Amino acid sequence: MPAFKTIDDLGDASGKRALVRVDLNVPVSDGKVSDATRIERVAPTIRELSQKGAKVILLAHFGRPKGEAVADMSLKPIAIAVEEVLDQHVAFAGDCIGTAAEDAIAAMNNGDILLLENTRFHKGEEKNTPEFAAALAKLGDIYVNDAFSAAHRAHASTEGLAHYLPAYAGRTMQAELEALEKGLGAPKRPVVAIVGGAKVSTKIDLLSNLVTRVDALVIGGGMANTFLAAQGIDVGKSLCEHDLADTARQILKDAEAAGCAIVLPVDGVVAREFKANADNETVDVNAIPADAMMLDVGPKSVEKVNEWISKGATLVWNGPLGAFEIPPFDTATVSAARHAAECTKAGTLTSVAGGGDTVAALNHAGVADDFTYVSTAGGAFLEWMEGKELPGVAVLTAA
Ligand SMILES: Nc1ncnc2c1ncn2[C@@H]1O[C@H](COP(=O)(O)OP(=O)(O)O)[C@@H](O)[C@H]1O
Ligand SMILES: O=C(OP(=O)(O)O)[C@H](O)COP(=O)(O)O
Repeated sequence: MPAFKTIDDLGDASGKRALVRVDLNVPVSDGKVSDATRIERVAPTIRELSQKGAKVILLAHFGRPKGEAVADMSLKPIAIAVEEVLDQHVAFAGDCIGTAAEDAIAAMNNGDILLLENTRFHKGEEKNTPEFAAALAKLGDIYVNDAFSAAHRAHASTEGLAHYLPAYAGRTMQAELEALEKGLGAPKRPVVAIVGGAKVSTKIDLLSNLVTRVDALVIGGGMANTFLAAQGIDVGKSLCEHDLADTARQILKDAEAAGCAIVLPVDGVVAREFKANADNETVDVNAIPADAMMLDVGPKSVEKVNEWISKGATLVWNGPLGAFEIPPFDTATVSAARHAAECTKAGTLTSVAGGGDTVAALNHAGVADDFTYVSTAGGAFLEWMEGKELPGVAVLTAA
């Protein structure tokens, strides 16, 4: 476990302005939060600081607005969901720096909670510029990082701030690291990893290291389409990052060299529209129609995935196998999740899964409580698994 200061080291927090980095990058459907797990996980830190009389100022990102204020990536609707989870009023400020933030903070009483607008609306956040970090730091007396799931990003609010203010780990940051160490510190082999989802470009690079640490890598979701395309398969209009073909081919070579089995889909469920109950058909991956998208892996592929889950002693999973939010494209993810839950309950598998959407998928399958551990983190958890230093954790350790 890294040695860092925690809320226990805060001393008297009464009246202190606490800048608390949380991960509110939660799944949203029709403008409403569809899975509040990430909010529930940071609630203890927020409550504890509020009860200690701190002015709790929440910093968070939502989506990838690339340094511009984008209306549908505002955190304003999320403030309502945070309020519901906490059962306590949460004020909102329309900017995370400058007058809007300063005025809202000036109006706070001890114990109040305020959420500031999306930090990624400013270019300085992802670039981690000293100017932006200083503009944030000006708003607080102390910095608490409870966003383990964003700790793989060296951004101003996840890393830079710790250079300006006394820095502490929040309760979830502590708990995640403890739980991952306990579940995966010395994983029992064979270790099977499942990586799916949509964030192909930000996750593909870590696969080359992951294949040296696991015995089998099951690839699903948009990630699988990218690997299939790299092998010359026509994936039609599927979510696919064609420019990553060379990277994908290199990972396949790295896996072979490391003796890691790669499990790619052999069939898929395709549709022409990305919507619930869209007309769909199951096809071999070599027969994906040019005008269709593969939105889920097919039944033969799920059978293979479940065989690997049965063979595994440890399972690490980030990223759903398909577009699980829209039935029937949730079928493979639900089947694999339920099978992993059964193996865990039978005592043959240690199962650790993480990621904003992966947690939502496990909840959708009704099995989140049956996994050994469910992390709020996806990319951060995989990087931790690789043995990489997470900038958001390292800076707390240094502090
Ligand atoms: N074949 C697919 N086509 C399009 N989207 C997909 C596909 N498979 C998975 N997805 C999408 O991937 C998203 C989750 O990916 P990601 O953000 O990487 O996972 P996590 O949040 O768990 O880390 C979901 O919204 C899901 O709909
Ligand atoms: O949702 C997140 O990560 P995840 O999809 O890996 O679980 C985090 O909020 C990080 O978001 P980012 O991948 O846009 O930096």
